[in-house]
Amino acid sequence: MTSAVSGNSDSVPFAGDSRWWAAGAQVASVARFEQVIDALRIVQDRVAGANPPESELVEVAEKLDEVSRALAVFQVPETKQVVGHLDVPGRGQSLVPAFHVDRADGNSVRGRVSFSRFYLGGGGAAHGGAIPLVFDEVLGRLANVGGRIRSRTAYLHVNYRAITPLDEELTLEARFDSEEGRKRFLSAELRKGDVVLADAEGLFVALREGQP
Ligand SMILES: CCCCC/C=C\C/C=C\C/C=C\C/C=C\CCCC(=O)SCCNC(=O)CCNC(=O)[C@H](O)C(C)(C)COP(=O)(O)OP(=O)(O)OC[C@H]1O[C@@H](n2cnc3c(N)ncnc32)[C@H](O)[C@@H]1OP(=O)(O)O
Repeated sequence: MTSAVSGNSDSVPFAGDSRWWAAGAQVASVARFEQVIDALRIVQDRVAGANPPESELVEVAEKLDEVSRALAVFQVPETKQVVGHLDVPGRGQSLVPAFHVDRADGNSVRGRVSFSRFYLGGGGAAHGGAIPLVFDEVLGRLANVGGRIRSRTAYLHVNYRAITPLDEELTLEARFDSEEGRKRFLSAELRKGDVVLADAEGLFVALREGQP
């Protein structure tokens, strides 16, 4: 039996409108899909951190090849895509570290995120591009919740205040600051305890009818 990808959105605070462009998407099992994404995230981490002998590399490459061949026949257009549209932390996609919501309303959100080995930049710090990914994800969702017309990021300004460590639970707080016509101004901070690691300001512009 299949179900709509966002079927449990009412029970998920800050579910966002991740169903916009996948309104017709059905998934065989949300739990199984989540299991696949969790496994994929672990593979990303293990590959990033591994240095195995050649024999092992050959075997791993073959296994990964087998997985991609298995999925090749089930490719669907964007309107039916499941990844990015599930009402689970991280929306079922492995590009962005999963954001776990603790508190949310239409104007603010607070939650937790951690950067695993896959997101290593260097010297034990998260990659400087991984941090804006999380800000864009959280601010982008907040900009669009509550039945607002969907918007796109026009700019995202990030200040790196201190290095962001891997494998630690960090908090992220974001708010919808103001609105001027189609322009929405939002801001956020990423913290470890009381220490601000990075902060961001973003402009999100509401899309006109038919605008991609
Ligand atoms: C989320 C959006 C949709 C994507 C959804 C996709 C799938 C859905 C699935 C899941 C969604 C769930 C969660 C979402 C999670 C993350 C979403 C993150 C969102 C993104 O990651 S999305 C990708 C990156 N994003 C782009 O790909 C934008 C490319 N770009 C454009 O599409 C246009 O550029 C646009 C639309 C931004 C504006 O274009 P436009 O023609 O509609 O409007 P215009 O230019 O007239 O600007 C109107 C007023 O904004 C001012 N303004 C504009 N840009 C400015 C700037 N940079 N600095 C200062 N002011 C600026 C003007 O000065 C004017 O101001 P004023 O009215 O006062 O004169």
